[in-house]
Amino acid sequence: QHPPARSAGIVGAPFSKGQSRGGVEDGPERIRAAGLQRRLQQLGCAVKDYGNLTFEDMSRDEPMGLLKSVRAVGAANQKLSQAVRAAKEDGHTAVVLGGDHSLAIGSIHGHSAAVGELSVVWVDAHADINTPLTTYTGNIHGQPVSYLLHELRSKVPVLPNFSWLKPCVSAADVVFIGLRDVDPAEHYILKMLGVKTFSMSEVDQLGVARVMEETCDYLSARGKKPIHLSYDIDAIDPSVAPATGTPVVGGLTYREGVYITEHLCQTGLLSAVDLVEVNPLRGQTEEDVRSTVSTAIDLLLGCFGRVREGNHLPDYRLPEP
Ligand SMILES: N[C@H]1CN[C@H](C(=O)O)[C@@H]1CCC[B-](O)(O)O
Ligand SMILES: [Mn+2]
Ligand SMILES: [Mn+2]
Ligand SMILES: [Mn+2]
Repeated sequence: QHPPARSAGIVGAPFSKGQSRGGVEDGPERIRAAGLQRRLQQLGCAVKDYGNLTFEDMSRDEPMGLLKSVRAVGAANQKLSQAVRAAKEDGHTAVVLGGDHSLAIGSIHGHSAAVGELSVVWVDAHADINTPLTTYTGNIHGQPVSYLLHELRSKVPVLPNFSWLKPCVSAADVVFIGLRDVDPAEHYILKMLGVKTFSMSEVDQLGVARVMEETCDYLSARGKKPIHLSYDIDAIDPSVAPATGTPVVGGLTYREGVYITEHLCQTGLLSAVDLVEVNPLRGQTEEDVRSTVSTAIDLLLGCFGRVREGNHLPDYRLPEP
């Protein structure tokens, strides 16, 4: 049968201030340059590219305790929230190209502003759930989940340029896949809140098909809410996707990574996707960058109906002699 008409609204977010390594702001352009729009259109997906957001330089953005670039991160995510909300209200599945993972704050907030309650599938080597008071790096790309959860509201202090943000996700509506580098404070929080997690141990134990079956059963038991997939490219093993800021050995294979997006696509509930932390400067060779960017594109195509058995457009007809 033929897939339903899909439409992607691409928002480029060339932002790096949620962490300390330059280069991740080039992620959006590298992904576009590798042909994301054309590949989506070949699947029969409509595409509207909203271009890249511009993030003005913050003149004074002194650290607050350990926290770095708080004002820049707050302002960037406020803009991103508005852009994602607009893309959703235009009827698209939002596609946020990062940029670092602090962008999930604005992406998920804007998505929720458009659709209300949603569930989050967070694919990442990391839980990104440090609070501003448990972080030991001060990098906000390690904290976005704590800014979004109702249950952690009392653990996040008032921060400049964040007055626009209200928590919009319940801990029970979050599923993590790919965890293998979780800080003690993060682990404490995950256990305290009873968050559903499939670390790489569970991926090994159950296999990715069972992980996805359990993920979808878990989420649908709580009502069929729109799904926000926040995909950190560092979930994929560094042998496949090395050009990223915080690589961790023992990651998802290319096949497991793509299976996750194929499976979520077929739920029909996928409503927004972040593809973040592609950092071309972190590749040792051009092949490293190419492999990372190519994997990012294939993950996104899986979200929009690409399957490995092949695809053909509904109106395809064999040529006649
Ligand atoms: N080593 C991790 C675990 N905690 C650290 C932190 O809080 O700074 C690193 C965050 C990675 C963020 B990323 O997942 O968005 O890449
Ligand atoms: Mn057919
Ligand atoms: Mn990560
Ligand atoms: Mn992350």
